[in-house]
Amino acid sequence: MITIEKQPVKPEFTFKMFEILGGLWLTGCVKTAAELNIADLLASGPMTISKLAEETQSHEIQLYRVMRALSGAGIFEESENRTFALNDFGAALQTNVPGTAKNFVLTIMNEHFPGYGDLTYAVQTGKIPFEHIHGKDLWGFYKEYPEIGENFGKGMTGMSGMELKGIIENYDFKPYHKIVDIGGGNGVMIHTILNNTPDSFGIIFDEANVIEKTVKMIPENLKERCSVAIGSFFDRVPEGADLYTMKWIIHDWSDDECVQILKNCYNAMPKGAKLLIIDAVIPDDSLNKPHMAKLLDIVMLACLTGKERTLSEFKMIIERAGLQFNRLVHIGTEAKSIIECEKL
Ligand SMILES: C[S@@+](CC[C@H](N)C(=O)[O-])C[C@H]1O[C@@H](n2cnc3c(N)ncnc32)[C@H](O)[C@@H]1O
Repeated sequence: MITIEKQPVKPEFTFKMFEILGGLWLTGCVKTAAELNIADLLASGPMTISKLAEETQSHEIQLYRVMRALSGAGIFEESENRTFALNDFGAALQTNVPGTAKNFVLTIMNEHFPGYGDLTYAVQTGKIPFEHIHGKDLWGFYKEYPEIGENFGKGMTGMSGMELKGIIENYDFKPYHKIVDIGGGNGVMIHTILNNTPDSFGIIFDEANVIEKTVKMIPENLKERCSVAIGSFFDRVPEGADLYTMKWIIHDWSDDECVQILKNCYNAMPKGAKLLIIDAVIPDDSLNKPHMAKLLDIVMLACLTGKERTLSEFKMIIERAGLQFNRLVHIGTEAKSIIECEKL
């Protein structure tokens, strides 16, 4: 018989566990604020809780409890007479503003959410909780439910707000004439790049269900220099560009799938063309330290075949596809870095 020596539990660590669960409860409140468009309502000025309840057709006392929890965490601000105001943190939940987190919150808290309660399934079977729960893979799910897919696309566009400035400030796109953004979604990154490189042309490449929205979102001033292309990066990608970008693509896929995508890039690239993988990188020296990439990896574990990688893991798939790793460029956020590769 095995005798297990149990360690005493220190109360402060029981409390730390309680605090971690608090993150979940708070996220539930963030979801409600997003669903009820609280940030949009407060954008026109502070509101009493009774007015907010009337506007959202809610139960005043219950809504107050949610708003109190949120303002306690710095999201919105409560003044003495149960009046709430928008602040910078709460403003990140507004609808249809650049950089909004609202749609991504709804993605994580709706279709992704049950997967986070089913991680043991992933761990014990090596399979994907999202598929266990929904009966199909994530991309197939978004094709079957276009409205949910559209919200996911807006979520990606909004979250790009975290890094676009860092990408533009830390990488010189001016030398490139033709730029293809592979899996470019609604195109916000290519729009930003083109607005900073007056002589470049851009192509947003993605699947048909996404591109039908993307094409309508090309800003008037870029219509001459920005176009779209439809296809799967498992078949081919547009040929002949001098720069290819892939933001939040490689982390969605297993090593073998990534090598297939990267080989298709290799085949489309002229000699000397560059490819930028823009993804989170788990630092080698982060043992026992928190890092956003380690948490984002749990999204991959719950929903996709992919994973977050260390730089050596990226180098391995890059080399397997025949490309050369050039350099790692930090852009000022843990959520992303630029890995520059080249076809020699
Ligand atoms: C995580 S999103 C990233 C979108 C965008 N690059 C960004 O950073 O906001 C992944 C993108 O890959 C696209 N995608 C998925 N499978 C694809 C495929 N087989 N071929 C082309 N694009 C694909 C999705 O439609 C989606 O736009």
